[in-house]
Amino acid sequence: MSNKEKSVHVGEECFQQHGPTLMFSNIKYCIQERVGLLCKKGPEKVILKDISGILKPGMNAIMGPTGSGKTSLLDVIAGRKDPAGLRHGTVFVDGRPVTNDLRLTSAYVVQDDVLMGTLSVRENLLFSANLRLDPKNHSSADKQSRVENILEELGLTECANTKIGTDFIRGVSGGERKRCSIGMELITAPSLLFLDEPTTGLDAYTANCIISLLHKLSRNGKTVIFSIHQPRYSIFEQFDQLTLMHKGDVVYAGKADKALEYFSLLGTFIKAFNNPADFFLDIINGEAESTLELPATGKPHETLITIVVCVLVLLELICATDVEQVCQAFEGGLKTKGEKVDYVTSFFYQMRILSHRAVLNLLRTPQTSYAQWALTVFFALLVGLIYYQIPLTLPEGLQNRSGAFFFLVINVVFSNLGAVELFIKERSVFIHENANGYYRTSVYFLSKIGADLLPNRIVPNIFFSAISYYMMGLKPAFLSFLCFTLTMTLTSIGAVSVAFMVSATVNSLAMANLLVALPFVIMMVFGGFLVNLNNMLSWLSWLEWISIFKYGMNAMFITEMTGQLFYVTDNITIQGEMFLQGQGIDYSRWGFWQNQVALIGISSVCLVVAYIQLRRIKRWK
Ligand SMILES: Nc1ncnc2c1ncn2[C@@H]1O[C@H](COP(=O)(O)OP(=O)(O)OP(=O)(O)O)[C@@H](O)[C@H]1O
Repeated sequence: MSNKEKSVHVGEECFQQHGPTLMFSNIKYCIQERVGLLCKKGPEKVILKDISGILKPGMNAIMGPTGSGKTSLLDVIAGRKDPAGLRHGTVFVDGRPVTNDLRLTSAYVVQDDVLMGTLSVRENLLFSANLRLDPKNHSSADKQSRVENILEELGLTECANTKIGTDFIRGVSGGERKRCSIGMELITAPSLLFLDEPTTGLDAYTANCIISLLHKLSRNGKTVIFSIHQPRYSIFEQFDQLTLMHKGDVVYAGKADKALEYFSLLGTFIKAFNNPADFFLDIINGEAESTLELPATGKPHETLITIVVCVLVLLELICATDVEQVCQAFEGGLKTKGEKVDYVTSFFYQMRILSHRAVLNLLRTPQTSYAQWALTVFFALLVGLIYYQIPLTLPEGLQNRSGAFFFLVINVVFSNLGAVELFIKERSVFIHENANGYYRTSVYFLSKIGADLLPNRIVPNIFFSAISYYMMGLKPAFLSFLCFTLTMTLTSIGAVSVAFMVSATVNSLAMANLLVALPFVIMMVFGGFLVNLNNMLSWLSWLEWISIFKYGMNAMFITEMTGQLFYVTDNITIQGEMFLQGQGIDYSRWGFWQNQVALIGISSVCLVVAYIQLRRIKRWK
């Protein structure tokens, strides 16, 4: 019988399977504070002060008042915190030093559930299974059955087909959401489960249900480690190990049911009917009646705790591994920076799963698309009615065509302002999933762009062009219509690419709206149609070369004016080319195509920058 299959008794609790033991030793973590408007580097703030401890199979709670460093400790030992702040310290799992692998093989449930609101509970779990289980070892049927088992285990069967919920869709309850988040992480059958404040925001009953669920998991081969604020007694009594924190220090690390004894030895006694969890926090906050002095760096009993913990760490290490392994372990440590993430699924497989989710998302939140389509039809009819059947007589023939093209380009460019939310709305979901090895950044980027460009930009533009072109009575040749539609579509893609670039760069929608309007206005002013750049602002005339407006309008003029005759009187006509010459527009074949190439160039540069910015988003906490 293997170690895992044995029923192991720890204290009075029956463990069906043993989870791993996690040890951390001498962890010092600092953050660089920023001061002033220019965010100059300020003094370094120590948020974890040389702390050590052992987290054993079972339920391990990290408790402490707000700002005491619970989440920071959890993040450091789970490998989620920026390694730049780690001054020294080591983390071992079953005697082996932690590497980037831990991040991918353990599970971390974040405080704010990051789930796709438009998908049902089952679909979210299946998404996780599809991307995190190796298709070589797990067939579709395997994945399905694992999802069903988890639904059953977490008591989610009844709401399996209910959507998680968005601003537009009423979804599952808070407790069900949390259980779904836990389920997303249990898909890979991790033996280490980290949870950041799993009960925050839940009512007392639901919080108890979540902790009972974690307790059940901890008896089946999972070591559950979580930070928690101020649990009620029925929750507290389910803890096996307790780590109490105060200002970045560990003030108690040991069995939860021995903590009262420990503090009574130090001269603090709990009052009758008081909840031990409240009592500990009162001690830490200095509100309990006691003779106890809490540890601060250098105080005697902190040193004692550290020594005891270090001895325990060494003992556990020596029991678990041989001496050589221990030495290697100490050399390893938490240096995870720069290690490459290996994905279990291929690029194309990820692309299929993500595109499927993006399409589902689009279909299930049609409000934005409806609005986009309604506006498209409205503006097409509006411009068609204002410039209905433009005559070929002068001067109105020229004046109305210039006005119509300017109106069209403005409408096409500014209707893309809404695209700035593309990478902002789902940023937390992307960061969580990408950091947990669900998919590559490139796959996410391409699937999002693809799912947006085709239904929201390209197809509506073709409709817009068809309605407005024939209502305005422009050149009837079908080829001219195709050139016009191509120009409109590429102008739209150019503008939306600028919006995507901004969207991937900033994380606030208000900021993004400001930043995207600015280049659009600059491009409009310096497009060469509103300001004569030869006479005024000539030192800024280079800006016309990056103006989407300039290329869009030039291409439209070339399409419409070449081969067109305008009537001054019934007998006197002027060729459209004369107008183009007057404007300095090259109306040769290449002259037309160079505008399209420039629009494609602007779009490509913006999309490449957007992708780079997406890659640069910090995954660390
Ligand atoms: N990335 C960071 N940048 C700036 N300060 C940070 C950062 N991470 C942690 N801190 C600071 O470190 C201290 C500990 O933070 P941490 O979130 O770990 O505490 P906590 O005990 O989990 O608090 P809470 O219960 O309120 O979540 C706080 O003072 C916090 O402001």
